[in-house]
Amino acid sequence: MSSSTSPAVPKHLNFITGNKNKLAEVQAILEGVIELRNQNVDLVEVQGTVEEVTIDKCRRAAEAINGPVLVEDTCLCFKAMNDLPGPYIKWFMLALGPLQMHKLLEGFEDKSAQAVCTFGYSAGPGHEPILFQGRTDGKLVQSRGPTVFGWDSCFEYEGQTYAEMDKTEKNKISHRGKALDKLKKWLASQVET
Ligand SMILES: O=c1[nH]c(=O)c2ncn([C@@H]3O[C@H](COP(=O)(O)OP(=O)(O)OP(=O)(O)O)[C@@H](O)[C@H]3O)c2[nH]1
Ligand SMILES: [Mg+2]
Repeated sequence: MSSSTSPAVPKHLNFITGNKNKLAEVQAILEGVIELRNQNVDLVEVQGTVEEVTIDKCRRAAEAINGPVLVEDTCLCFKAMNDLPGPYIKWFMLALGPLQMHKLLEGFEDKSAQAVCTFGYSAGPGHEPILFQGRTDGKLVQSRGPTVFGWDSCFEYEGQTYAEMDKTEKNKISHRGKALDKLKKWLASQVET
């Protein structure tokens, strides 16, 4: 889901996020690819589809720092709930925490969940954001492993929760890793042309 409407070739990426765990993963995945800088700006997040949320977040970030930005929004979608909580997972995390999250699907047989990561890059205010999305299918389980990062301990992929995997392993198959693969390809194509 990327287009090439932006004219600028970034020399570094200014990742606007207040989430230290996200930042650490993005840094690890983009190590040696492009310089990553970070600013923590508290951005308003609107309601809508993940694409709408990310596009709006990206526009607000570009306005806030008056320059090129990278933002990211993460969703956790439950099939039994027609993809909710989706972009609103943060509020469920804050209310329930990782130890109670599995209770959300207690009344449902279908525990399937999809982690969705959408990056938005804008060359600056007025430049349309370009999106890069990655999705990983798994299921919602009772918390297993360290509860360091969000819902990592209750999202199971092929028998292991994200929290039980080592970071390199998670980054290879994760929603974030897949989205950043697309971003890396786009960056490479920008340099070549
Ligand atoms: O277990 C997890 N593994 C992940 O890989 C992951 N990525 C994000 N999250 C959590 O899901 C919500 C997304 O909300 P979100 O995208 O708006 O993030 P945020 O508000 O924390 O940061 P940002 O918006 O400043 O970038 C927040 O609760 C994040 O902690 C994750 N949890
Ligand atoms: Mg947020």
